[in-house]
Amino acid sequence: MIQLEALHKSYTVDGRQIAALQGVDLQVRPGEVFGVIGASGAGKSTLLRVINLLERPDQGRVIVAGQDLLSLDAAGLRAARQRIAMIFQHFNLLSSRTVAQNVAWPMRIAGWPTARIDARVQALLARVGLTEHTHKYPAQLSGGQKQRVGIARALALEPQVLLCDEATSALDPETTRSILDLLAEINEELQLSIVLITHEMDVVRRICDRVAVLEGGRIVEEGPVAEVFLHPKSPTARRFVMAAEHVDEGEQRDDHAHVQGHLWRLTFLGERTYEPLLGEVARHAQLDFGILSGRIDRIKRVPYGQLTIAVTGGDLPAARQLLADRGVQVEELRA
Ligand SMILES: Nc1ncnc2c1ncn2[C@@H]1O[C@H](COP(=O)(O)OP(=O)(O)OP(=O)(O)O)[C@@H](O)[C@H]1O
Repeated sequence: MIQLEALHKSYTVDGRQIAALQGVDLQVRPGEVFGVIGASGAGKSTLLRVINLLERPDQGRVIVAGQDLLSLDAAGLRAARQRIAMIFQHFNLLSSRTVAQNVAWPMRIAGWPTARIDARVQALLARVGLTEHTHKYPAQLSGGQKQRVGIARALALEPQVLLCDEATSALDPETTRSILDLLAEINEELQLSIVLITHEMDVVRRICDRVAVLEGGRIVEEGPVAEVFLHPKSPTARRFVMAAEHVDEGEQRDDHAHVQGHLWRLTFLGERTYEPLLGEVARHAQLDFGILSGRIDRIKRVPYGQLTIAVTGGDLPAARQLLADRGVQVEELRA
């Protein structure tokens, strides 16, 4: 549904070329939530803004819903952009207009009749839970409420794609969760594709199906979120996961240097996460283990657990086999 091919984009600043995208290929499937994560300056905003040609690439192709956007004339591009909505970190609401007028704005521009606009505004505000704030101005709203207005406005023309530009970065953790929940619900209800950019792995973990890690204008890792989050391969992806888990790699290494035995990291995914497996493995293979760190959480709606344990004595191959038989992935951090 979104196909980006061999994208290159540079900016000229004071006569110098700054390469923001250096050959990006990406496909976003219909109905999926796709995250792009990267540090500041990695090229995330540029990549997102290329999808609706707010930024024109120097080279490459941008195909959305089968249409090659770079081949369209002005009228064709205007029509295509109605199907590609966007929400922003700082909401970008019109401060002199009420909530209802902000949401009505794209429909007015598109020339809808007033009665149709009014009905749609009401429905959209009800959907995002803002009916009682219909006649307020943006300055009278909280950050989370402002983003709900942004979402209602973005949905006005029934887009097929929703681009989210650091949409929760200005919000506190609880509000972030409620906005991400709303986006996930909307994704399911409307089956639109969502592309979001963020510098937080937690945002990716909560709502994305797949993720690409961007660094220096290139994708350095890409895959299903469970794969990238639980088994990051690139140093950049590892750094983002560690930051999300509040783990300091150096401190962890020091801690592990003090324990005896083999170090294993076990990854449980799905309902298996809650099974009382470790005791059984210890009895079966006659080994002892100590838990060094662990976390149980969810990737989108799927529970996962990751445990780092120190293992001593016993029949280690038998233990590994039993864990593998039960679908638990074992990585040996130290033999
Ligand atoms: N309009 C512009 N003019 C000149 N340089 C730009 C412009 N926009 C982006 N850049 C440069 O291009 C590179 C990529 O920027 P971009 O904003 O896409 O990264 P980002 O990953 O979104 O960063 P951030 O998270 O800080 O927003 C950076 O080096 C940036 O300075």
